[in-house]
Amino acid sequence: MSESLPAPDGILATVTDPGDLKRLSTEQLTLLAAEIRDFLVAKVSRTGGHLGPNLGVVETTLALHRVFDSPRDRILFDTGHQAYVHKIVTGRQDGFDLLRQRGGLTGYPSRAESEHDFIENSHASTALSYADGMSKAFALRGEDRHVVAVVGDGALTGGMCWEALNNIAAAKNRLVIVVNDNGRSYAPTIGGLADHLSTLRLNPGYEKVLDLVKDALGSTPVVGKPVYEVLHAVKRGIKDAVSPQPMFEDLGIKYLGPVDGHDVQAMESALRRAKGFNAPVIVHAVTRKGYGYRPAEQDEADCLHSPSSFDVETGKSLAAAKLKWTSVFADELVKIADERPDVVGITAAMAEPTGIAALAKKYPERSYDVGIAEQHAVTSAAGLAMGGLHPVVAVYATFLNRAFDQVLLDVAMHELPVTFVLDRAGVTGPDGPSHYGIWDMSVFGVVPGLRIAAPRDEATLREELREALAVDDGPTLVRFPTGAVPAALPALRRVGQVDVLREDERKDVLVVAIGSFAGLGLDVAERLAEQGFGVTVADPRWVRPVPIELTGLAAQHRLVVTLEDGMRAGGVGDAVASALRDASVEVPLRDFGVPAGFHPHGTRAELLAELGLTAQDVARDVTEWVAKLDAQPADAEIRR
Ligand SMILES: Cc1ncc(C[n+]2csc(CCOP(=O)(O)OP(=O)(O)O)c2C)c(N)n1
Ligand SMILES: CC(=O)[C@@H](O)[C@H](O)COP(=O)(O)O
Ligand SMILES: [Mg+2]
Repeated sequence: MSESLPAPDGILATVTDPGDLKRLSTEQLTLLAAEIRDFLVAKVSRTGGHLGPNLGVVETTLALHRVFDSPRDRILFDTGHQAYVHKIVTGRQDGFDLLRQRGGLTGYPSRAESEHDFIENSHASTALSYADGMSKAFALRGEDRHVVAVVGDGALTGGMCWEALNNIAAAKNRLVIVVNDNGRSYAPTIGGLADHLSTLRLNPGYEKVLDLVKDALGSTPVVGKPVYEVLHAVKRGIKDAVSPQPMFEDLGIKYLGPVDGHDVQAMESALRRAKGFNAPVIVHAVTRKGYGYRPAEQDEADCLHSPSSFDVETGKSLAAAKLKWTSVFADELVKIADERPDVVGITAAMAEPTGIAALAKKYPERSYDVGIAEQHAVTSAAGLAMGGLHPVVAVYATFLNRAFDQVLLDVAMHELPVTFVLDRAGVTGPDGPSHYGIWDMSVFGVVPGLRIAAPRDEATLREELREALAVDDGPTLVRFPTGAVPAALPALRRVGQVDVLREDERKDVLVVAIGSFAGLGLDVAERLAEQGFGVTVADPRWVRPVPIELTGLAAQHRLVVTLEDGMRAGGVGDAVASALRDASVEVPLRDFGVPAGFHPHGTRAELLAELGLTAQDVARDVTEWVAKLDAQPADAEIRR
């Protein structure tokens, strides 16, 4: 291909492997970066996905793949939501039409997709720990290969990063850390680290001044000792003069930067220098989230961090506006906060996505963004509660997993009034296995004293949130799924705290429908009724501990079926079965839930169908189960 002119159908079409990047000229790289941006906007505008983060790492990713030899050298992405460019240059351009869709590319690195991919977990702040381990392994095995970790400034607010940095500094292994500093998580990154990075960022002259001095001194091919010492002394002087002492060097990790992360040559130069160090080194890349696409650059909320499909011209979402669970939560939380000055909110760098932003807008002094630091969020909430407040910790369900110990021993053991609000609970879908919110009712169901509510619609979310905030002798947890709230599902009557949604004078089957599966329970009931069964549908509302009234209702029926949008193992179905045994209520029970596993990405509906969690599947299974029970001798041991 001509060095000077792009190929007729562009340069991007000629890039199928990182090696193709190494032959490109500076001009061609500039053209390629523009093509990649056009590609990202065009594709993600149709599929949805992490547009802002990936627009911000185009040049950095190109430089990484020109300097290092992936996959022999390992390039790791923290959180992984900014790995689209990496996928584009490692032979996966064709997969973007089905990005985050069933059978298509995942939105994160995937070992099944490519030998260039390693970390599949989309939870932030893990890459440096992987990198620490890998660099130790390569050192121990005597393997001459590099480990590079790309970490966002937001991810750096996560505690694991600092645990890793401490060990990386101690190990002194060869390791390149690229801090992708765009100054944001969703919103501007908070905290002392963010301030330190912005201080460094505001001294971009450091590298440029250094280059000027080097030019002035003339870079002899072999720098003799005197020249080197002069140059080094000058460099120290420059660093001290133009750039505050980066704390990383105090940690024992070399620091290079700040570097313009949108200048491929500057990044390549810094990365080549970093590659030459036989020790850990940080390359501080200064980038802009959404760079090169004005609607993203100008999006004050989150630089189009993870939009659904959108209009390319305007950046405006094409998704139909629906009332979402998050909006209902946010609205009710502010109403409660109006009445309760002791109620405060905590977010882990996700104020907008969790709804805490609404509280922060009206009561900024009662809203805390702790960064991507869920463990700290929970124990800080314990401190807030010990100080006489009632904190609401709002996170996505999957992210609370990493704070289990804090929930168990810092909050529950102290019987503190903390309310956890888990958004995206249950089967989510496009973000793949590490974003599924299926674990909470099983994992946190074992926490002594923790009460768990699963609302089924807008009214019960508002009601159960208020009930949770009224509890002052222990923690509470309210969980709801992603997306739009369903139509109202009113109760016929309430038995204690259990809502009866449907009933029949013939009491053949009791369907216990948990939270977002209430609608499914009603649909199953209709199908069973068509086959002549008398079906009651009950929503316990508070699912842990199991309401005593549920055992009473069960005792009136021949069979019990439980439905939950959560892991079956150790879930509410198991808890109900245990409660029936404890109450000596010998009624056969069949529990339906999500099988334990790392389930693939796709739409929520697709995955529920694949898991057999549709009205048709459940009704059929129940019918077959009843037939088996009826075929058993009357004295057969009751089976589930
Ligand atoms: C443990 C955890 N908490 C929250 C999130 C949600 N999340 C995904 S990306 C992101 C912001 C990441 O910011 P940064 O690391 O700076 O990357 P950028 O998007 O700026 O490139 C957050 C909070 C997550 N993935 N993992
Ligand atoms: C990478 C990450 O964790 C978030 O950006 C997440 O993908 C957002 O999910 P929602 O799109 O459901 O808000
Ligand atoms: Mg960032």
